[in-house]
Amino acid sequence: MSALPFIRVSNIWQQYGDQVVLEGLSLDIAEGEFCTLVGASGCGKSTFLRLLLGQERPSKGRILLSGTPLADEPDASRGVVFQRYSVFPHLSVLDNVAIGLELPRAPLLGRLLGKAKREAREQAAAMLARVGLGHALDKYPSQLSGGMQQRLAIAQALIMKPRILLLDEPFGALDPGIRKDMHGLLLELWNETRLTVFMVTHDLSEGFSLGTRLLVFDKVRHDPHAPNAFGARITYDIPLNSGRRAAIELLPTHLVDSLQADHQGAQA
Ligand SMILES: Nc1ncnc2c1ncn2[C@@H]1O[C@H](COP(=O)(O)OP(=O)(O)OP(=O)(O)O)[C@@H](O)[C@H]1O
Repeated sequence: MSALPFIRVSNIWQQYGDQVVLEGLSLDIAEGEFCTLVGASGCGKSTFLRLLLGQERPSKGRILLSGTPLADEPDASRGVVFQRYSVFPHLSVLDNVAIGLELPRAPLLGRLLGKAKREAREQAAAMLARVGLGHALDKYPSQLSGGMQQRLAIAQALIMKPRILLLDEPFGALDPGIRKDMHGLLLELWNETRLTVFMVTHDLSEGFSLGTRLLVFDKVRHDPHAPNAFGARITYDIPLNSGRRAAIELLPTHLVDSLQADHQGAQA
């Protein structure tokens, strides 16, 4: 019998009331893959991330992590970064990262004391230096640029040493130059940690250039009399080795055009 994959998504359906959002998603993901997720706005990409995070349970089907059903609640094996509002505004940069180490170890007091506290803060400071925020430990998120806030959010997720990193349009609100810097940082961190990454993006070229695998979400069945009756499926699952990255021409023109129009709409 062959070994189970790191993640197995097995015939997932997700429905809210009478609205089917995802239908019949099945895929196997090896540890260390970097999956980029693209698709029209509202087709269920963030929903899929929430299912992987364990924030929601699918209406049907199941997700196995190393052969075991996903825990009902998010846990430290999965880190998450959103487009905005991932960090705590009332905590300093250092505390934003240190708190992840402190809370689980001191659930009653909420804070560690003495040596344990010093060690947690040293680890947090080292992680912040790694993402380029070593000079900003005492600042508050409102004093940081958008790019710096996303560096902080990434540090906050990585300090917990997750095996899976979920990124929901993490660079969607950033200027192109800053996005490029963030791409470089993310690829460096991924190379160092060999995390399994799932990243939603509206930017098709970002999806092609960062990922090792591009997943396209699309609704293939439509009923004009019942617009909610059908959900999205994964219609393309394209492996992107280094030679095939940026190979947008593999996709049909109408799909590229509609995704790019969506991306431009989102940026306007
Ligand atoms: N908790 C919920 N209850 C009801 N409907 C929901 C819920 N979560 C998502 N939806 C609906 O599911 C659909 C898919 O939403 P989702 O945010 O996953 O799409 P998306 O592809 O990530 O969109 P975008 O690219 O615009 O971020 C939307 O119609 C949304 O309104």
